Amino acid sequence: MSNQTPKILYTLTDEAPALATYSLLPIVQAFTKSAGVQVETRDISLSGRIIATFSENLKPEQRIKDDLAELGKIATTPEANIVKLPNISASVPQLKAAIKELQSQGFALPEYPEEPKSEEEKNIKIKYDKIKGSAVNPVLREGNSDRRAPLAVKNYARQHPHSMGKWSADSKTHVDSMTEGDFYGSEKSLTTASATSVNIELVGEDGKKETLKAGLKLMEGEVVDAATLSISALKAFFKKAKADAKSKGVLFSLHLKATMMKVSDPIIFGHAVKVFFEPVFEKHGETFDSLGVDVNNGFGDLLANLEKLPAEKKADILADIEACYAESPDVAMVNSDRGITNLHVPSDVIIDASMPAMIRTSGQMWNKTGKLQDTKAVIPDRSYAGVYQATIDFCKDNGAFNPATMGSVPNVGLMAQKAEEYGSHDKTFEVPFSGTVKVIDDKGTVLLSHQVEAGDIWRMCQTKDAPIQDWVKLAVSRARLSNTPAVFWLDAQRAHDAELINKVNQYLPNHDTTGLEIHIMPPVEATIFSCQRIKEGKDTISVTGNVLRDYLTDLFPILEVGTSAKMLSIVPLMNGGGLFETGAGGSAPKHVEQFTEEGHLRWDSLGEFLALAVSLEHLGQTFNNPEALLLAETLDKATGKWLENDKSPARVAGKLDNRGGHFYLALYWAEELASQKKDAGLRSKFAPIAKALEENEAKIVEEYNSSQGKPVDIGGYFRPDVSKTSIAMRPSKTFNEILTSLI
Ligand SMILES: NC(=O)C1=CN([C@@H]2O[C@H](COP(=O)(O)OP(=O)(O)OC[C@H]3O[C@@H](n4cnc5c(N)ncnc54)[C@H](OP(=O)(O)O)[C@@H]3O)[C@@H](O)[C@H]2O)C=CC1
Ligand SMILES: O=C(O)CCC(=O)C(=O)O
Ligand SMILES: [Mg+2]
Repeated sequence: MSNQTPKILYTLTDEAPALATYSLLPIVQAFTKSAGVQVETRDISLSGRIIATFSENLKPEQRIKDDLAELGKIATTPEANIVKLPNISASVPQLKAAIKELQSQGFALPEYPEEPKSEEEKNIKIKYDKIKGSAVNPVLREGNSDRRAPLAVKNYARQHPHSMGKWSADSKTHVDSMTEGDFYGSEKSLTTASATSVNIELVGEDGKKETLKAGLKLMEGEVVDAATLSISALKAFFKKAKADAKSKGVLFSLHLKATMMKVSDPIIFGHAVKVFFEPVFEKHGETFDSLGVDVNNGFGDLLANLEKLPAEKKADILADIEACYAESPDVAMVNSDRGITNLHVPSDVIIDASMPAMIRTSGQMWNKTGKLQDTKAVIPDRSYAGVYQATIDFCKDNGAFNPATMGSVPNVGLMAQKAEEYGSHDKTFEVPFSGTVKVIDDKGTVLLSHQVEAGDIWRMCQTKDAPIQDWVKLAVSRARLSNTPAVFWLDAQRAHDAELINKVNQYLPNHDTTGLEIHIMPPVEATIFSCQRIKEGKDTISVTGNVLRDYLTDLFPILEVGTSAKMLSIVPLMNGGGLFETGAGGSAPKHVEQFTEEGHLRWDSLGEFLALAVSLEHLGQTFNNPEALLLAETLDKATGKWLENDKSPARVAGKLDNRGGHFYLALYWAEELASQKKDAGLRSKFAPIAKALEENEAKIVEEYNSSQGKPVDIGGYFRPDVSKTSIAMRPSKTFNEILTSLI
């Protein structure tokens, strides 16, 4: 491998991280090139994926290759070294908006056919549905996840504690979940004794049969589980939750993951909207049907469709909506100025980020007057909801956590090869008629079965054995390396978890665990155990499945360091490569809004700095390349200095933003390279750069800051214009010239 050219593949994504890349990448490429390391880009943005998928519809000069497919293949090779920035996992409204923008830019793309009629439309929908939702991460994640706050980040948070809302024992905030009829209550699970192929069949009460999926291959030792959610129980639950929110005087807020759980959660979202606005649907249901309203895309879809009606009819419906609001509990708002509620767009409130943000803000969310208020957090399924209730209870009993003294909860997450619920969407169905869903193996044995009613959601999840073994190994190695207790968050009462506990007990003895503190605890108990320890300033590794990996790597970082953007997020790929994710959060759409309105980008690229350093280190080790190792070491030191000197972007215009922050990283990195003793060539190359940057510091910062305070046109949201964006993101002529002198 060592005779190949060392290469890092840096992903081009969406929204705020994509904007930040316009400023950061030229710096990275200039620095790495001088040390013989190549950093290439791959476009995995939502717009890029749409263009690549529909290339045959487009003019030759508009076509681009399918970079995601290429990266997916590379991720299974030992040479893989990918820096992955957050990308949009598109809900249908986002997908449609992206298509519309691309069409306006001259791309002859087909519309998204929500209700396909012809074969051609069906095929188009299948292609778009592959782009929809979380379609990037599961392809690249050929390894398990290691997410933690590096010591320098933790120390920074201790010295500069972020604001943390107070908690009082009389807060009315709580989590509300179903008590029966949910996935948790219906889950069945088994581990396959040998490789097989299964069919998923629905058999009606009258013997009618429909094959939901045929020929699904299972490997030996796979944990397979199936569960169903009763829609009648769900609707009854929403109705009760709504009435309860009203009587308790708290906000009604719904927390789902409609992007990653792209089949089940939009359906659940749609039912919530229909139950909340029940009188409106009773009266106008037929009109909505004729307009093609689909509230699985949120209440916003209904409002948008009203535009098609004559003014009088529209006013009539709007009046009924107002009347419904008047007699309902207040709904948590996403944007109270614009009247956007928590029920408007399923991708606006995503549980991993939305629940911690609420907990950090005293358990409160915004009401329609823009004031904070206690909340009923509606999380229908019980599988993981208890973690949030336990955290809320802990804050009520103990007051808010103190970022200056609290410990840390790093995570080792089982996610390789589409593990668990997050890989289930191709095996999730809205049941077309009542009957029994059966999973039948190639010998005709019924492995799992559930009674279902029309409209219920049924899903099956897979977890392969090799990823489980790798996960146990990673947990032990993290516990050893950091000398920290590790807790497997598994509930023996839950069918799937019981299978995993067997595996954990089987594979732990393969490793030297002497002297390590390793526990297995159900999630609620593990939450209390970990919260108690972080309060005392102690660290505890959470070793979890895929969903809790996602939830906890926002929850604890947001409480500990203010945002999950500051996480080190490594995916040691199972075939030896490395996937380095930047931060543990998303693509921050609010930041783009601020940038285009005020010319200030508050995106914090710390996650990118951390990911790049470990990527360079991995490359240095894999290719035995001392220059890359030196780049990694000096970048790490520069990042430490960047934190110490507090060069994170400010939240308001006129002060240092993302771009100015990148200048400081370049300055400190150049200084480290100019003063190191290991490589004289690099020392002499970077000495004049460091000097020029030092001498021009005031001028450069002034050039950056004075570019702010006015609207910026970047020629597109999902596919901004490259040259306009590059000019907007690189406004310091002095800095650009110094950088050019390096190349
Ligand atoms: N790995 C991935 O690719 C992921 C992608 N996503 C996608 O991202 C989009 C938005 O998701 P959402 O749930 O709103 O979550 P985000 O993490 O994007 O945003 C939540 C908030 O976190 C803060 N934040 C996040 N990252 C940074 C950063 N680097 N610097 C400063 N602040 C930051 C911002 O808060 P503020 O500035 O107000 O303090 C932001 O508004 C969706 O399309 C979703 O599918 C979501 C999670 C992971
Ligand atoms: O892929 C996605 O949609 C979100 C991923 C995510 O939230 C995470 O990994 O933390
Ligand atoms: Mg997440």
